[in-house]
Amino acid sequence: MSATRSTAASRSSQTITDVRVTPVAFADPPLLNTVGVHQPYALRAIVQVHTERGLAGVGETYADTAHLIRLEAAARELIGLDAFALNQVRAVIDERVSQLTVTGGDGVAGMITTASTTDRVFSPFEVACLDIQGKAIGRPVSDLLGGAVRDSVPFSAYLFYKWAAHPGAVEDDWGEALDPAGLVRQARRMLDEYGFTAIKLKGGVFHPDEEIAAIKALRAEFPDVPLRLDPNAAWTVDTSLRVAAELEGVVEYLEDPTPGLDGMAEVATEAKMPLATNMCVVAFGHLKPAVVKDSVSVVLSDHHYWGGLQRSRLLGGICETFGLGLSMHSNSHLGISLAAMVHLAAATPNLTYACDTHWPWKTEDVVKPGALRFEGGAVPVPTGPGLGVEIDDDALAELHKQYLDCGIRDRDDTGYMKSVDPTFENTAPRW
Ligand SMILES: O=C([O-])C(=O)C[C@H](O)[C@@H](O)C(=O)[O-]
Repeated sequence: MSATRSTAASRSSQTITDVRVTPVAFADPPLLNTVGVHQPYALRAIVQVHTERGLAGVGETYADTAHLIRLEAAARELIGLDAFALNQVRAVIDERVSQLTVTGGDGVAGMITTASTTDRVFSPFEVACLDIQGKAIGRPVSDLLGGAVRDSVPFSAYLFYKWAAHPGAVEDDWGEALDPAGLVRQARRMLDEYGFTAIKLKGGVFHPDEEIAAIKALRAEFPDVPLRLDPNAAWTVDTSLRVAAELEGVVEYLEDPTPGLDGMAEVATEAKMPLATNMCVVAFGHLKPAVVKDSVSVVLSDHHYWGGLQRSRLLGGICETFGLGLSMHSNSHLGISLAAMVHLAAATPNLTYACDTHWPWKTEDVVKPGALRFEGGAVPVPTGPGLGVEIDDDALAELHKQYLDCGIRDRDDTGYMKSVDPTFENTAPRW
C-alpha cells in the first residue's frame, strides 16, 4: 500500500506532524532469570506521536539498539499520515523495516527470536495512534477495541528468585528470595500490597527439585490461589514430564517447560495440566503448527510483539476458534504499557487468566502518578479518552538522562546483564 499523504489532509483528520522516540532507563532490581539477571536498569523506548490538531498519543516498547534504529526509521515515515489510518501506518512501517539491513534486536531475553519485526516496530506507534483516536472522539481505547467486557483487569503476582544486593544493583527493599521461604515472603508482600489473586514464579534458575519445593511451599501458604511456574524452557522433555507429574493438581498451567513446538507437544501428551507459552508461539505463523501438533493449550499474548492491540485481539479470536486459552505476558515495563495492557485485556473477552505484570518491581515511571492503581489485584480500566495516562515531561527527561548516563545502552537485546553468572548464558535446556 502506498502512503498517500494528501488523503489524510483532505479528510481533515488527525494528520501526524511529529513523532519522537525517547529511550529511557529505569531502576530494575536483581531478579534472576534463566538468561541472566535484571539490574541495574531496564531499558524502554517511549514513542510520542503528535497531530496537526494538537493531539498527542503515547506508546512504549523495547529499547535495544537495533530496535531503536528501526523505530527511528519508521518514525520518519509517519509524518503526513492519518493517525486513524492504521492499515496504512502498518504498511509504511513494513516497507521501511524491510529495507533496513540492521541485525539483532530480535529477542527479549532470547524469547521472541521468531516474532515478526514489523509487528514489534508497529506496536508502539499503533498504541500511540489509538491513544490519539480515543482523544479525538472522547472515548477510551478499550472502546476502540470493541468495548470493555470487564471493569477491571486482574493481574498475577510475578515472583522471582532474587538477590538482596548485587554488584551494580540499584538498592531496593524487597530483600533476598533464593529459596522457598524467601519466595513465600515475597508472595505474601505482593498479595498484601496489591491483593493479587494468582501467582506466577519465574523458574528455570535452580534445580527443578528446588523449584517444585518452592511451588509446594506457595501452595501450602496460599491454598486457594492459582499458581504458575515458568522455567523459560530450561528443562528437557523428560524433566518436564517429571515436574509435571509432581505438580499435577498444583499449578493452573505450566509455562514453557521445554523449548520448541515438538518438545512441548511431547510434554503435552502426558502432562495433566495445560501447557502455556510465550516462547514457541510468538507470531501468527506459529499458530497453525501449534494447533496441528497440539503443543500448547494457552497462548500468552503480548501486544509489544504481536503487533499492537488490534492484532492482539485478532490473536484472541484465533485462540477462541481453536479452543486455546489466552493469558498475557510481560517484561519490565512502565505505565504506558500497563495502560495499554489493561485496555486490551478489558476488551478481549476470552482473556480470562490473570495477566502477568512486572509493575511491583518498578520504582520509576514516565507517566504522571495516579491514573493506574491496583485494587484487589486488578487495575480498574481507565474510562477517560485515549489510554488514560499522561507523560510527565520532567520524569521522561530524567529517565532519558539515566539511559544516556548508565552505560548499558549497548548491552545485548535481552535487556539483561549476562556477564554476572556465565552458566546463565546457556539457553538450551539445563536440566
Ligand atoms: O516468560 C516470561 O514471563 C517472560 O519472558 C518475562 C520476562 O522476560 C521475565 O523472564 C523477566 O523479566 O525476567
